[in-house]
Amino acid sequence: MQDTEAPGRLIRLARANKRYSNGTLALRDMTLDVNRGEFISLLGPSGCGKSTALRMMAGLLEPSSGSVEWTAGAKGASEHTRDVSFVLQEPTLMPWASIFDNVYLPLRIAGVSRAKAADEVRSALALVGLSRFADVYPRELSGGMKMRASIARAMVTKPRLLLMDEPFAALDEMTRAKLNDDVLQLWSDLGLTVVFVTHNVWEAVYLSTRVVVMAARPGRVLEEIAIDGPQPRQEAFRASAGYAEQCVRISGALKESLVHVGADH
Ligand SMILES: Nc1ncnc2c1ncn2[C@@H]1O[C@H](COP(=O)(O)OP(=O)(O)OP(=O)(O)O)[C@@H](O)[C@H]1O
Repeated sequence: MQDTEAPGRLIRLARANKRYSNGTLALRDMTLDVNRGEFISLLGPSGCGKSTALRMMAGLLEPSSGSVEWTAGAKGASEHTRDVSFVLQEPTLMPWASIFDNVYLPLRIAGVSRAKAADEVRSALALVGLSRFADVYPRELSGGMKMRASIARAMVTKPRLLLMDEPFAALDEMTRAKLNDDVLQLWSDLGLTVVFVTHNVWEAVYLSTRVVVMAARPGRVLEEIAIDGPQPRQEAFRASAGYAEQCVRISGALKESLVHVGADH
């Protein structure tokens, strides 16, 4: 669909509903514009449709009604799937393959030869600080390093939109804080657009330009909150009064989301 009114917009969910075949209304009337260069977090309790929304943005799931539209450029809508990469909570690396071959996978699937892909794979590994680990196997890496490899695999196709579904939930706090900073660095260096799913208020406020607070049963958007903080983020932001105030405000919105549980799912 051609769209000249909003050149900054990358993707729009317009009154998107998703009812699964078992009758669960996973998402009700979700309207959300994702603009180029934003870092948006979807924050909410279990079952509020965060992953469903992400999968719809990735083109992996069709809405039951409403729409998911890419702002048209030179490409057709179906070609946009190449512009999207997904990072999941589990790094899902192939244990029998080297880190190089794991990161090469999306290019292999796209039909690029190993030799031709080598420079791209090495650049992606360099982006996440894993240049020295190309030849090792996943079992030799820590949890944080496996997640870095997973991010490198997502970045090797040079996506415009990076979708991250609770990527750091299983990591310890120190590793999580470090990876938060590294993702922010990638985001600003590469001019990426990121949609990030988390349960964690502090993580959402630290990372995001905008937080979308969602509620469950049925999954829906309760509130969108723009985050006010320095760019680039610095460790000092985590200790600032402004950060704490925004965390308190969003925690309050999240508590509301637990109160207003609907019955029509
Ligand atoms: N394939 C499916 N078939 C039926 N119901 C599903 C399916 N996938 C998700 N659901 C249900 O839809 C609702 C939303 O699920 P979704 O995974 O999108 O939520 P979420 O916010 O990502 O949850 P979590 O934080 O626990 O991952 C939940 O009630 C879930 O049980």
